[in-house]
Amino acid sequence: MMNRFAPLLAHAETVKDRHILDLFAAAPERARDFAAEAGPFLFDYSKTNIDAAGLALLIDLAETTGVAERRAAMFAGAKINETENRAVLHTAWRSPAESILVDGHDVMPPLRATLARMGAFATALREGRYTGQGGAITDVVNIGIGGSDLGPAMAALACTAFATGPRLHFVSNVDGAHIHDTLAGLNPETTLVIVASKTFTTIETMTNAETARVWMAEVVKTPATQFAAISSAVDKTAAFGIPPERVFGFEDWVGGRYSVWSPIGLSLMIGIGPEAFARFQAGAAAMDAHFLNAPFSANLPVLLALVGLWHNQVLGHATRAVLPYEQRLARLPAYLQQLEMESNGKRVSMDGADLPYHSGPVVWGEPGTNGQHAFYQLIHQGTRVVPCEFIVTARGLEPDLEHQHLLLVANCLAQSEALLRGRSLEDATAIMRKKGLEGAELERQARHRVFPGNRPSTTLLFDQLTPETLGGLIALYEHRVFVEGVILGINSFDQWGVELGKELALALAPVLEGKADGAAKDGSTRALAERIRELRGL
Ligand SMILES: O=P(O)(O)OC[C@H]1O[C@H](O)[C@H](O)[C@@H](O)[C@@H]1O
Repeated sequence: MMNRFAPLLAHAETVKDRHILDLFAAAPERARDFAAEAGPFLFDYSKTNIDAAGLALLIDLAETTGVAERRAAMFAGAKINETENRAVLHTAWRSPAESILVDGHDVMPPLRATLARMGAFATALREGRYTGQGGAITDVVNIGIGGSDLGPAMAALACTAFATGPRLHFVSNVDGAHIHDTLAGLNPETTLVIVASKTFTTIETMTNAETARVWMAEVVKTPATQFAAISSAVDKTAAFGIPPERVFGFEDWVGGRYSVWSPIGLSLMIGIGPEAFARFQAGAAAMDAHFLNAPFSANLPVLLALVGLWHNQVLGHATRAVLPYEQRLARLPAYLQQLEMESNGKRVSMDGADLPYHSGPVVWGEPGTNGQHAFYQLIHQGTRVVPCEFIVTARGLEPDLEHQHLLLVANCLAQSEALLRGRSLEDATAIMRKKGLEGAELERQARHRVFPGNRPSTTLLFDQLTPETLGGLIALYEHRVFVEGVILGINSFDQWGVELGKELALALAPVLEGKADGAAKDGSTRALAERIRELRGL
């Protein structure tokens, strides 16, 4: 397979040592030219080493690798998830389209019916008409993992200021501590449990659901009435004992990590209400329209993808820090870890050939300003370059605390400025000289205070974090991952890499119980299993 990044790699060789600040000096309009807008979002990528020639090569890459064709195919319901022979239509769940055909069938009427049923259920529950044994539902526990947890959990936290319904809780880990600690504070008589699993076979979720059922059954006479299920395997939900009127189904053409728009978002809908949920979907639909219609040079998902590829595949920076200056986006990095790393963490191209370049980067991050007091040291002065994606809102949602939000925003801008500008040895020396140092000690101390600068970052700015802007933000990242995947030539919509560990875990449980022989295991696994058996008194 040809390395499609070859022209960019050659270009990068000629520019990689220059200072980004020089690009600003040479082109006073750079901040305007290397930025783009979509609805409420402004994406500034001027603090990168991309110049006009580099951008042209990047856009050329998007054009020659078939991004536009693949995009049209995705939205039209073609089976672009080729290793699972599935369409990729999470966009249908937020689409204003009258009809979308998959295998000749219009998927929109049943989808609209399910959304209406979700809305009716959420409203009845919020208004206290759908009750538990002890009266109105006060708490909703969503049991799910991966895409059946991260989306609604991240979005529920992000929409805290819009929460008008029962309290939401999320249990994901098979570690009994998670469900124990969550249920400990709840009254089973006024709790609704949502079992969220696309496949309804995921061991963590089924185990936690069973634990919740036992907990509920101790007090509630008909526990099934306080359970709802979300799945694309509705036959399995019936076997679990959840009646069809509280089962919300979706088709397998919605990937788990893309499913927050589908019934997997039910907990969020209960928390913020169907109208706010519709605004969340509308924000995403607006981003879909932008992604479909804007030219590549002004297309936010395309530009985010191109900047990502520039940093990872072209310049060789292996990680990407996502740094939201917005405390309620605290779970966004975790959400994006699944979205980006499960989608684009692949090693072969669509046709099965080894990739001649790296696939997706390691994505990580924490909200600012917290991260500043933890890991930014490495970002500023470490030996590796970490491209940073700052996400920041101009205004908070607490009118009395706007002075704090202003400080937050100032910190965000200060960080990207510091990364860009750095501090020279001369400046550091002058500072230390003022403190009275001289000679060899002056130089030694000054060197510790040098910031190399010339470190790339992007800033995504919008006004406020609302259900609409959250929807747009998530859709932006979904499409960015899609574009990166198309350019890399991989399938972003399967996740075979999670299977092996699941199989081995199932085989190891009986070994740990002493019911099966672990002789065939490697020495380390066998020794650890033996020690665990000892510690557990088995
Ligand atoms: O929704 P479920 O079928 O329970 O799947 C939950 C999660 O588990 C899997 O292992 C996948 O890696 C994820 O993509 C998925 O979101």
